Amino acid sequence: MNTARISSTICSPKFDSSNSITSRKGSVSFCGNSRVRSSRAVMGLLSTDYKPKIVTGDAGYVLEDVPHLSDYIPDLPTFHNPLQDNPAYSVVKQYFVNVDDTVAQKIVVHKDSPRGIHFRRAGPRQRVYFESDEVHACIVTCGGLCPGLNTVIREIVCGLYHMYGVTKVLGIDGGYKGFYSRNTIPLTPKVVNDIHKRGGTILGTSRGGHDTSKIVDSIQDRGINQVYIIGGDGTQKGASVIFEEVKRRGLKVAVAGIPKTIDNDIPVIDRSFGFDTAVEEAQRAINAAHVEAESIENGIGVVKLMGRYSGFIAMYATLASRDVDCCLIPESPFFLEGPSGLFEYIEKRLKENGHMVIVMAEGAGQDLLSESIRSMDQKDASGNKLLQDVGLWICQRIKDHFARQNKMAINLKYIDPTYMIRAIPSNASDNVYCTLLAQSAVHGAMAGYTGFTVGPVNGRHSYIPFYRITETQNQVVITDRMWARLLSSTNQPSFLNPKDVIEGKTEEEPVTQLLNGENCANGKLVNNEISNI
Ligand SMILES: Nc1ncnc2c1ncn2[C@@H]1O[C@H](COP(=O)(O)OP(=O)(O)O)[C@@H](O)[C@H]1O
Ligand SMILES: O=P(O)(O)OC[C@H]1O[C@](O)(COP(=O)(O)O)[C@@H](O)[C@@H]1O
Ligand SMILES: [Mg+2]
Repeated sequence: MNTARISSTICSPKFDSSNSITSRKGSVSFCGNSRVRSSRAVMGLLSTDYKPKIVTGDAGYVLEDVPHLSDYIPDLPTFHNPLQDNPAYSVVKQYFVNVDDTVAQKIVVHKDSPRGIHFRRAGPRQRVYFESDEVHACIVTCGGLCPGLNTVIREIVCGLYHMYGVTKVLGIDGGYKGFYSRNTIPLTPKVVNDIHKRGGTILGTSRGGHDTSKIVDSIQDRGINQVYIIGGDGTQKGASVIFEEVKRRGLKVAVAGIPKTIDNDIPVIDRSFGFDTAVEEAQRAINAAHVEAESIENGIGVVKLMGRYSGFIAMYATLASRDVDCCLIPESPFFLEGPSGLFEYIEKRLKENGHMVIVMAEGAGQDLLSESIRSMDQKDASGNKLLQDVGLWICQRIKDHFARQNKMAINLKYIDPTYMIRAIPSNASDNVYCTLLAQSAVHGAMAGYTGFTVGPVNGRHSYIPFYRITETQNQVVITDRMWARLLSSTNQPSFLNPKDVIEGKTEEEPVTQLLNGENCANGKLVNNEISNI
């Protein structure tokens, strides 16, 4: 860190022995989307004494740093990184990450724009805070399945073993509740050798059952000092409170999160592992729907894909396929009846082309469903809202419509590959990505960082504070160019009321993401890589 250039105007940073910087509660602000919590609410997720480590520098530079064990444990000894003696790495020039390296969240800039938010760059450090034989690590997987979970597990075990000589690694059986209700699973490179070829997670997973004190008791009782937590937004919230309890008890335990979500709804990072695999697998279902639809008069193929609140899988699967005539996602409301509605469009497509394919995310049109099926407000064990089956519902509505109107005989085929796209092993690209995530997490924990999630930000792996990952969910921005690309590839109606579009238009130059603030376009969230190209 270039100490001379750090300004103390906002956060009064002070340096500690690890070259990291602590500060008073920083003035972090977030943009106003309904799924974005305010900074105060974000703090509500955290204990009242949580202090984000914000460092400011020249020209609007802001580092949102991650916690370090030395923040709350004084005089921790450091050790020579064993990688320096590793024959595989000793020939690599500049293998170690410079302690000052940070990664910019915003890479599209104007000449006078502030440098903006940065995250600490991931990677191996020259000095580590654990000796190899001191480390007792554990790995847990939580939430829904995702291709690549086994690869991440494998690469944490092998990374610890081969890079740092760590031999004590435990698997926690069945998610968070496994910490206090199940036996552990010893993990060695031999045990995990070919698990990346299998779908699912060899450790098992679960929803619910996050009992912070029981989990931290178990960590303490077992003498665990590195905890690798693989999971989605709910899991990372759980990891955040585990980190805080560990810190409150003053334990030398590094807590590292690896973000997992098939829906690609985790913010800040470029994309989540398994997403690429899921989009690829979805092609098989879309192809089948297309073959069925085009083989019969007035054939309609409907495919339902995952996506509780975010339609990334449906959007990317549609864009990749080119056989899709209509893609419905949670972010883009639609309606069935009347001019420019879905039924009118189906009729038009069938008349023009004789068949059509509809792809929908499971979270699309839930408002329409609950209007017609007034019922349950059920939740899963983690508190996530249980969705009603929009695929079955829409198929029935389409059939009823055409039967009632007696317009044309249709042949509708419904394909629901929901679980098939997430229960498969990860593809080659996701496998490499999972390896980098796992190794970055291992390097971070060994270097004494804690309370972080690892992930690529504009292509560079970074350590991101938990609150940045849990404060919001990534969603498709329907005013963004990616959604426009989709609309122009399917030719579907936008389902926007023309009156709203006209009223929404102004003579003024539209405010760009760049000018409007971090990660925020016209008050809507944007995904760094995925939606904003
Ligand atoms: N706010 C929270 N605080 C603590 N633990 C949580 C929180 N939300 C979810 N969890 C725990 O995280 C785990 C996974 O959460 P879930 O929402 O099911 O999946 P995902 O992590 O994939 O989003 C569950 O064991 C759940 O109890
Ligand atoms: O049936 P399950 O296992 O609860 O999973 C269904 C949900 O899991 C998801 O795939 C992803 O959710 P998570 O990222 O929270 O695990 C959703 O798209 C889907 O609604
Ligand atoms: Mg989730």
